[in-house]
Amino acid sequence: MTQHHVLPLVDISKLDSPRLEDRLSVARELDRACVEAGFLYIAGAQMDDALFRRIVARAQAYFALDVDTKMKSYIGLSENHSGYVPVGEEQFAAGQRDLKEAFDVNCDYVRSEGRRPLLGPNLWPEMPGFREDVQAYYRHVTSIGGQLFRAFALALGLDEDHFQAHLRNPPSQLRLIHYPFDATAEDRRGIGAHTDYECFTLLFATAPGLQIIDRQGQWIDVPLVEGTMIMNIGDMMEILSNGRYAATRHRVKKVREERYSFALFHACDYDYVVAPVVRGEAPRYAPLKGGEHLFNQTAQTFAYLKRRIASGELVLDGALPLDSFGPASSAAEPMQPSSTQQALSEQ
Ligand SMILES: O=C(O)CCC(=O)C(=O)O
Ligand SMILES: [Fe+2]
Repeated sequence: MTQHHVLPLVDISKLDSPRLEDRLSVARELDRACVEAGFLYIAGAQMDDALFRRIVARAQAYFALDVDTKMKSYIGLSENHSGYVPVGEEQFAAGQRDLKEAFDVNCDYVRSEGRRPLLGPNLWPEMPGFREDVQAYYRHVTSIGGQLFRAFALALGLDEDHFQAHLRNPPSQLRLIHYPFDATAEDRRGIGAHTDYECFTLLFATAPGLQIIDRQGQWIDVPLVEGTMIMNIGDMMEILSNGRYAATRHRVKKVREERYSFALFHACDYDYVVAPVVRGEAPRYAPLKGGEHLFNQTAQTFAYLKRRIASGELVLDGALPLDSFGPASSAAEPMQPSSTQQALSEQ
């Protein structure tokens, strides 16, 4: 049964069931929640609480290092867009500085053939145990994501394993995010409004702060619900579903408590052409190569990539504006910064 909090809650335990009827029942609930909100809570026996606790401890220890040490694994030094993201590196709107630092982990692709901008070896800090635990979390949440891809295939009327052939080395990224404590920062932004670029995101957070724009164009708080992850639709699933599911805009409001969050963005393989897969409907979206979309959007928000574009070292092909996806009501996000945001960006 779908339970209703601020968002629908779907229990995905039965995606593990050998009975197709059980898996279909979850797929139907997932479909309803994604049509209704594009954001939902998921609960399930699959989730390994011990791993969740370990990743929090690892993130706390990592972000407590001094900036010079963290900058040794600066994301701009990596081959695959992985590593440390200092405060201010990522900007969703000109002049607006997010109050967060992150550690990004990408698909650890060590082979040399078939390299793409986001596929290469990960950059890791020298911290015993960090890499092992972060990789364990990555594998764990990726396996839950694999079950969800199957559920989406069922929900969209496709063969259950429709996406599996396109999930070999996807540039799915895990972000460990730290929103530092600042007692005076109640109304400051933690992260600017955006949609996620991939198919869907699975997020685990240690404190509230996430806000989403609802279908009426209002920003609403998403409280934490014990034992759940938050899931949201990204740009690529909006395309795949031909707009049935919309990529919902969200942002993080700075709360007084220190906050850690762990977002795993589930993509298909870099070269997979993302196009509407729903049968019997005229396509409402132009196809795009998933990895290119991801890289193009990333390059528009990361300072080190913007510098390469400015110097002519990097040339983007077919990049869409950052606000290309989401329901029409997301236009309610002010294009001009609100007075609070203006004040923040001037600080
Ligand atoms: O920290 C959060 O709750 C959300 C982070 C997020 O939206 C993102 O990194 O795309
Ligand atoms: Fe996001």
